[in-house]
Amino acid sequence: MLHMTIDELMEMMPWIADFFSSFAIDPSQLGNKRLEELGSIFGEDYFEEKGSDYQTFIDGFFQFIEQVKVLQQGSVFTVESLTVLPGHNKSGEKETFSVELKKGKVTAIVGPTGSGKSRLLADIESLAQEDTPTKRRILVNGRAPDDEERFSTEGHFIAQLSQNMNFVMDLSVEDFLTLHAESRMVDEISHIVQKIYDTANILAGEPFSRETPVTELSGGQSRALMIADTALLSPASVVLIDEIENAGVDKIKSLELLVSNNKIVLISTHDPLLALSADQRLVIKNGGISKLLNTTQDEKKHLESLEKIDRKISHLRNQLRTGEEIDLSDLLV
Ligand SMILES: Nc1ncnc2c1ncn2[C@@H]1O[C@H](COP(=O)(O)OP(=O)(O)OP(=O)(O)O)[C@@H](O)[C@H]1O
Repeated sequence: MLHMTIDELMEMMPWIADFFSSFAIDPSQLGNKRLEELGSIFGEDYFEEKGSDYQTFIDGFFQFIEQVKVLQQGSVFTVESLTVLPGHNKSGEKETFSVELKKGKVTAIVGPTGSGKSRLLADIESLAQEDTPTKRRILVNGRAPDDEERFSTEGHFIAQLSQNMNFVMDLSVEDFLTLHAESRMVDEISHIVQKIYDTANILAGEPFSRETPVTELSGGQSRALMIADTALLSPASVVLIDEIENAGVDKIKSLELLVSNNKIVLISTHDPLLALSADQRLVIKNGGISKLLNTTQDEKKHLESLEKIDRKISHLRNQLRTGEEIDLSDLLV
């Protein structure tokens, strides 16, 4: 690392700027200078003035890196399980059973329009403690979270991809991703920014550039960006997804990307393909959880045919969108 230039080090670990500033050094002025040259560039007097010496500066630099690395690893709080304790449905009747959601499982939430699917996601997102219309309680790893865990935004372990993603900041896609990557103190920022951008463009129907202001992205593009960002940069161990099928993004690729063995994923959906891609499904009726069904082997067996039908429907949708004539003989399964 001593032989690396300040630019190279900053590219890998932009947060080292904080260390330099504690010695009143501006790394952007040092560009192609190597770390090992800083002693001769500033001279011993400079470090003495700061109540230190060059060797202490270098030792401190490496210690700082070590400490940040420990913080980066330690900041990811893992959720092994979430428990939804019974509340009541819209008619005030008590839900009859509690549901435990385990790490590595994908759960679909199904039910008619207006039945309460988004409400359940919102209960989980807010870690409800009988203070929402359903009066449900959510336990994390078997215990009720304290107020700090509920209301602190620092290290929040739940990511929610809601139906409407509205950006309020007027930043370009690139600046938005860079800012997020910096706040996550990740290494190799430009690499991860590129990866998220490329992935979002694969998921979105319409490509967009890195310079596009996030406020100008279409609904589908915004969601594609947030899906890629959540999958590749978020440390969240619980991912809540509200009706991804209406988002104008590649829903199956999105789900594959978001699902990982060490996360709890909940997806509210009306889409049979998404619902059967999950390990289990919660059925919501009149605001209450009425059933928990495991996806059967038989249902899984038919997933492939369902995917074929779905691809054909998507193809038809694209043909319609682009004003082509429709040849329905192509759609016969
Ligand atoms: N148990 C409940 N008690 C009281 N109100 C409830 C309950 N469950 C849901 N609601 C309310 O019912 C309304 C509709 O619920 P919600 O938006 O969650 O439905 P949804 O299933 O997500 O609908 P859609 O499929 O159209 O997105 C909301 O105002 C929600 O707060």
